[in-house]
Formats: sequence, C-alpha cells, structure tokens
Amino acid sequence: MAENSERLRRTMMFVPGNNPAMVKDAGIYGADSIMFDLEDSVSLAEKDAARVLVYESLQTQDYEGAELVVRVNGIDTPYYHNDVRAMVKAGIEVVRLPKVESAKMIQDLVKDVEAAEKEFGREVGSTHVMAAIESAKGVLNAPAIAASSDRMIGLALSAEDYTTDMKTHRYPDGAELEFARNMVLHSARAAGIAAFDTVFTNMDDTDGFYRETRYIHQLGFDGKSLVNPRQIKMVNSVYEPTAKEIANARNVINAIKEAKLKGSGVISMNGQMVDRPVVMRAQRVMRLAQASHLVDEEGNDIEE
Ligand SMILES: CC(=O)SCCNC(=O)CCNC(=O)[C@H](O)C(C)(C)COP(=O)(O)OP(=O)(O)OC[C@H]1O[C@@H](n2cnc3c(N)ncnc32)[C@H](O)[C@@H]1OP(=O)(O)O
Ligand SMILES: O=C([O-])CC(=O)C(=O)O
Ligand SMILES: [Mg+2]
Repeated sequence: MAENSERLRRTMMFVPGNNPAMVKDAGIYGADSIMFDLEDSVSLAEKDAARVLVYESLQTQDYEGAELVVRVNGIDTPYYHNDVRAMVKAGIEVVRLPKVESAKMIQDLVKDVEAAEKEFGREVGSTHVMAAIESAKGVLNAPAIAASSDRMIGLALSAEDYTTDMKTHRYPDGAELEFARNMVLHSARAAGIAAFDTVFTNMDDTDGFYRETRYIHQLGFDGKSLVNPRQIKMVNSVYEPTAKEIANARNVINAIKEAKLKGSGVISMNGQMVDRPVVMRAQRVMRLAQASHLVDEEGNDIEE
C-alpha cells in the first residue's frame, strides 16, 4: 500500500467502454489513470459488448504505464458479477464501484474480487478497489467506506448523481458540493487513501474548469475524474509546482538530510522550522515536479 498511497493520480479519465476507438487510443493522452467505464456511459443494450471490448483491449493494448481502472456496474445490477469476474481475469489494477453507500458494499466487492482472483489464478490481494460516493447516504458513511478494506486506494465524489440525490444541480460556485467535498476528502485522508474530485462536464467552459480545479487542488484533493483528454493538460498545469516551490522543496530535502547526519529530525531553515510534515510536503512537490518533467529522478532541474 505504501507505494500505492504515494502514486500520483492527478487525472483519472473516464473512457466509455463501448467505444472501440476511445478504448484503443486511451493511452496516448498521458492520463495518470485510465478508467474504462462499463456503467453510465454504456447503454443497457451494449453492456456485454463493452465488457468484451475492454477485456480484449486489456490483453492487447499498451496503455503506456497508466494505472488501469474499471468502473463496473453497481453491485445491485445484473451486470456487476460478470464485470468483476472479467476485469479481474484481465488483470485490472483497480475496480471502482459506483454508488457506494456503505462499508458493506465494499466488503462484498472485495469478497467477489478475491473469489475471482482465486478462480483465474491471479495473486490474491493484487486487485485494488475504490468507491464512488454519489448520494447523501454515501457522504454520511464516507469515513467507514474509506476505512472498509486494505484494498481501498481512494474515494471519488460523483457530483452528477449526488446533486440529483440532493434535489439540486451544479452551480458555478460549487457551494452545493462543499459539505460532500470536505467529507470525502477528510474520510480519505483519515484512512490514508486518495481523494478524487468529480467530473466537470461542460467542455467549452475552460475558465470554469480551471477555477474548479484550482479550488479542489487548494483543498487537497489528489486529482479529478475527467471526461475528456483536453482536460488532462489543464489539471496537470494546476498541479505543476512553480520554480520557487521546487527550489524550496529541494532546500528542505537537502537540509533535513544534513540534519539527520547530525542526528537531528528538526532544523531551522531561513528562520522557518523544518520537520517531518514540511519534508513530506517537499517530497510531494518533487514527485509532482518529476511528473511534470521539470526535474529528474535525483531532483535535478531538467533543462528545456
Ligand atoms: C456522470 C458520469 O457518469 S460521467 C462518466 C461517463 N461519461 C463518459 O465516460 C464520457 C466520456 N467522454 C466522452 O465520451 C467525450 O469526451 C464527449 C462525448 C464528452 C465529447 O466527445 P468529443 O466531442 O468527440 O470530444 P473531442 O472532440 O474533444 O475528442 C477529441 C479526441 O479525443 C477522443 N476522446 C474524447 N473523449 C475521450 C475519452 N473520454 N476517452 C478517450 N478518448 C476520448 C475522441 O475520440 C477524439 O479522438 P480523435 O481525435 O482521434 O477523433
Ligand atoms: O464519478 C463522477 O464524477 C461521474 C459520476 O458518475 C457522477 O458524477 O455521478
Ligand atoms: Mg454517477
């Protein structure tokens, strides 16, 4: 889990599972996580065809190192069991369960995932899971859902269904999502897993998209669920550290290395105390800088 909890997941892009061209090319856009969708972007008539398409593409396509996620159909649908079996058989890394309202739903998913791992000879425990929170009940149970299994890598807020459940809709200022965003984020952080903000569906409103992304970045979300490849660069630019932030992070990491050599875990740098949380923030800045190709693996600047 340690490697997994540190993995960068700024962008988790939905790819409709019934669209052969989109499924085939999904790896070329540079999303941190590609999320094949078998649920709401696929009509009932195409559920089986989509599952077969995604299964076959997972065997044959190169997704360029992106994390591979599938959104299966809801646990109370007739498609769910076949989705889970086929995706585990294909070696999917993460199963995202939609419309999660209780810890038990995740525990039931984990039992089904484990049965499929045994059935298809996959290593038991190798498939991770995550929960999409899409209702008032899900939000209120988010702390228990986040802590429901060692396999959990994250919680996602799904605002389209959530605002419907709340008898509202989405507004530009996002006030209707304030409570849910904070619940999802705090529940995820308390359980040590990732938090993903919801999709933004108006592709033409780039100003609105930037505003929302800056806001959720400020709150502390790991990233966002996306519906379109054009949104990837925009999210990455918001998460990209500035030259000043990188220089500061590098100084912090070097200073704490020196302090440790002298047997101390805390030092003062330019009048500011540097201790464990400051070092952890600095390490995250360096991981983000590396993902933005601004520094190499040693943390040195990459010249343009
Ligand atoms: C509430 C919910 O449940 S949201 C989650 C479910 N919804 C989805 O999964 C929808 C995913 N998104 C899409 O289907 C599309 O982006 C749409 C319908 C919103 C817009 O489609 P378009 O107008 O074709 O987008 P656009 O013109 O930007 O596409 C540019 C290229 O990116 C591809 N593309 C667009 N969206 C995606 C995607 N989500 N995944 C992979 N490829 C995509 C297009 O096929 C196109 O490829 P091409 O240049 O080779 O022809
Ligand atoms: O997970 C998401 O952001 C998309 C979704 O299903 C919703 O908003 O209801
Ligand atoms: Mg939904």
